[in-house]
Order: sequence, then structure tokens, then C-alpha cells
Amino acid sequence: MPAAVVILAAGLGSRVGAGSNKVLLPLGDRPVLAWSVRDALALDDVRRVLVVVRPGEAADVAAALAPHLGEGEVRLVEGGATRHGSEWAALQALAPEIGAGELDVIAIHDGARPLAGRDLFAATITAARETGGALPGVRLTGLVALDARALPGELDGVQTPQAFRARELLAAYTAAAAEGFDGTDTAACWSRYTGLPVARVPGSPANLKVTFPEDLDLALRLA
Ligand SMILES: Nc1ccn([C@@H]2O[C@H](COP(=O)(O)OP(=O)(O)OP(=O)(O)O)[C@@H](O)[C@H]2O)c(=O)n1
Ligand SMILES: C[C@](O)(CO)[C@H](O)COP(=O)(O)O
Repeated sequence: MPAAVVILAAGLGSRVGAGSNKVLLPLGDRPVLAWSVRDALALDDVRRVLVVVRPGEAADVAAALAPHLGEGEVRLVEGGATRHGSEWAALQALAPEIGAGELDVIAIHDGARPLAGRDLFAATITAARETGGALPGVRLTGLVALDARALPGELDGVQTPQAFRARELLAAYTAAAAEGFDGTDTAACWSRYTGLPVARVPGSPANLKVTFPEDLDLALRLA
């Protein structure tokens, strides 16, 4: 059964401070958002690529993506006020296909992470098929401290795409909506409402999230 990829692009990008949505800023020969959309469209077993956009920005996003999609098609859905709200909007849009058993796994990715790459999408989706849910992690190096005390053990930096079995993910977000829960990432909601573990696949430092202005230059050098 095929998967769906959701690419979140309904944020503000206020920390980049460009005065417009950062995912539409240029990165090399295409907008930041077009990098991951193209990777998602190139995956073998993905039947749906859905991009979540800010209210009022659908036409801008469609115009920005059009020259970069080739034969590929994306569906645009209006997002919510938070990242979690945008995920929920996407899952509601996919609910008929999930209910009909046409999608086995949903991968949710930050459009602000242009350099995830096809292999990471594929690895995460495959791991979710095998285990129920998966996300990329990168081991943090150097000293990480909280309240000036060094923490023992190893810490992972959590990335996207994060992929989960479709029916359980929709059920988790439906339960979250009923309680008004708003999670930091997809795994937070999955863990809270399913109690199931999330497998880790190796992420990459190159899979950075464009968050601050200097991240655009860094991403360009890594691309
Ligand atoms: N309401 C929201 C908020 C965020 N996102 C998306 O979630 C990803 C991660 O968001 P982040 O970059 O942390 O937030 P932004 O709102 O985009 O940026 P900032 O916090 O600097 O304003 C981005 O691809 C962003 O477009 C979204 O789809 N809907
Ligand atoms: C979801 C996320 O991309 C995981 O790394 C991240 O938590 C979202 O961005 P933020 O800058 O941490 O709000």
C-alpha cells in the first residue's frame, strides 16, 4: 500500500525575519519548499504529496512550486495557527483515503528542512511500515547543559520527516483535538495517544531546519 507525504509550509518564519514566509525564499535554483516537495514526488511508493499552506498563501505557493514539479502533482491544504494545527488540517484532508485503506503510512516533514533527501524519506517510511512509527535523530555532541548542570547520557536532535501508520496517527490526532493537545512534533502526539514507541533512523546534520537568517547560507553550502 502506498504512503502519503505531508509537507508543512504554513509557518511564519519570523525568526528568519525576511518579512515573508521563509519556505518561499530562494535556495539555489528553487524555493526552500521546492527541495523537499521534489524529493517527496520522486519516491516510488508515495501516492499523495500534500503541502500545508498559510491561509491566503495558496496561490503564491502554487506559483512558486509550479516551475519545479515536472509531471508531479501536489495538493494544497490550508494550515492552522500552530505546527500541530497544520498537521491536523493535513490529516483531516487525508482522512477519506486513510479510512478507505488507501494509505498505509503518513510521513510529515517541515518544509523548512530542504535537505532531507529522498533516502531519508524512504528510510523513515520503511521503518514506520516495520515498527509503526519512525523519526530521524542526530546524536548531539559537545556538552549540553540544563540549569548549568551537565546532563548524563546521550541526547538526540529530533528531525523530520517523521512517519507513522496512517490509521493510528489519525486516531491520535483526533484524540488530541478532543483534548486541545498541541504537540511540538508528530512523535509527541503519537507517543502520548498511542503509547507506542518511535523507532530512530539516522538523521543528518545537513537536514537542518532553516530557522535563523544564517541557515540559508549554510543550507546552500550543504546542498
Ligand atoms: N502554524 C504552522 C507553524 C509552522 N508550520 C511549519 O512547521 C515547520 C517548522 O516550523 P518552524 O520553522 O519552527 O516555525 P515557523 O513558524 O515557520 O518559524 P518561526 O517560529 O520563526 O516564526 C515549518 O516548515 C513551518 O512552515 C506550519 O505548517 N504551520
Ligand atoms: C518539529 C521539529 O522540526 C523537530 O526538530 C522542531 O521541533 C520544530 O521547530 P522548533 O524550532 O523546535 O519550534
